[in-house]
Amino acid sequence: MWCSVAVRRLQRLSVSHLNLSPTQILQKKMSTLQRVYVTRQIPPDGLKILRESGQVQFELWDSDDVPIPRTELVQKVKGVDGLLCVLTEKIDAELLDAAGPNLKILSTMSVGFDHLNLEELKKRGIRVGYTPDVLTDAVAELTVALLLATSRKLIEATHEAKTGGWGTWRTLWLCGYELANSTVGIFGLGRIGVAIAERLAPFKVKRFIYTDVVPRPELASQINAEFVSTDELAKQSDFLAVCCALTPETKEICNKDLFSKMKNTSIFINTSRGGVVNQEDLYEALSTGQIAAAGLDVTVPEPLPTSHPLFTLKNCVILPHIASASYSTRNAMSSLAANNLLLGLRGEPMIKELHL
Ligand SMILES: O=C(O)C(=O)CO
Repeated sequence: MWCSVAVRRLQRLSVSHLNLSPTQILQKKMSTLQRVYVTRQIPPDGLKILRESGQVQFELWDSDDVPIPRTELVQKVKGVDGLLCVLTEKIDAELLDAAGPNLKILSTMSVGFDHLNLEELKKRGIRVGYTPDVLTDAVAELTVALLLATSRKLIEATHEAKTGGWGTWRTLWLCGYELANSTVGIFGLGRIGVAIAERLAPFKVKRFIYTDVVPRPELASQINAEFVSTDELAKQSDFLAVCCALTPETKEICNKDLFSKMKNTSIFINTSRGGVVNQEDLYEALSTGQIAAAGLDVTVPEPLPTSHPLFTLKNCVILPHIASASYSTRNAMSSLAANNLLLGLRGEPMIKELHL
């Protein structure tokens, strides 16, 4: 579906003045528009920006339910000037080769960029836009919801209530762990970690601690958090929230070693990327009572097969990667991705650009 707004504008032009037929005007104009492929039916605000820009002609994989098959994507990107993708598309050397030398701008509708081969993009001089900040509130909000659902056993509790497990009021039935007087650890302190801590502070958390490759004093001072080693984070946290990006350095960094240092009353929460966790080690830690519970919004693979052992555990709450899923945030992400793309194609600085 190539964009029709430019066509309508052309039809309004005075053809006699230009001495060209409407078809000729259209052909002339279309040849000056940059070609873009959009790999998903993104939320309406972003599509509107592209349609009304008068700058690009774009084709779209017109579904949100099924991702574009790889073979189709490889065909569709041929010769495009710009590509707007979501996090399910692997942007690697094969795809960039298929796109060819016209491709100058890649805009991903995500804050995460582990689906992009940055080295290959850099080698080809392709600029990259992404969507940080606009999703911080939604992700922090969902992280708090997941933390509470996990620590206070909400999913198990509603299941019990619905299926006849609700007998008399019992003194220790479905007891969990509370935030008041707790130590909350943040693994990877960035905008999202700060936003989570800001939301948790009113629950009377006693102390915030964090670890990262280096101390982040400016961010830490906003939430009065103390920098500690990874070992200390594991040992001291009552709630450990993973907020780091997935990189070669953080791949499966939450593993047996980390879980073995955590308290058996601790709650592990991950809303970053599934790849930072060794899921077999997590299963072991949860099933043996090494840690109390885990709440995951992200897994490997996604979707996690329904037969996965983690689904058998009462003390593991699994969500289908919905941290940024609010209407306003997803629209803001699609607008930012569209604007990044258009600015990049005009040779201007993007609103949010990954500097490679
Ligand atoms: O933007 C991202 O990276 C996501 O994971 C979607 O919220």
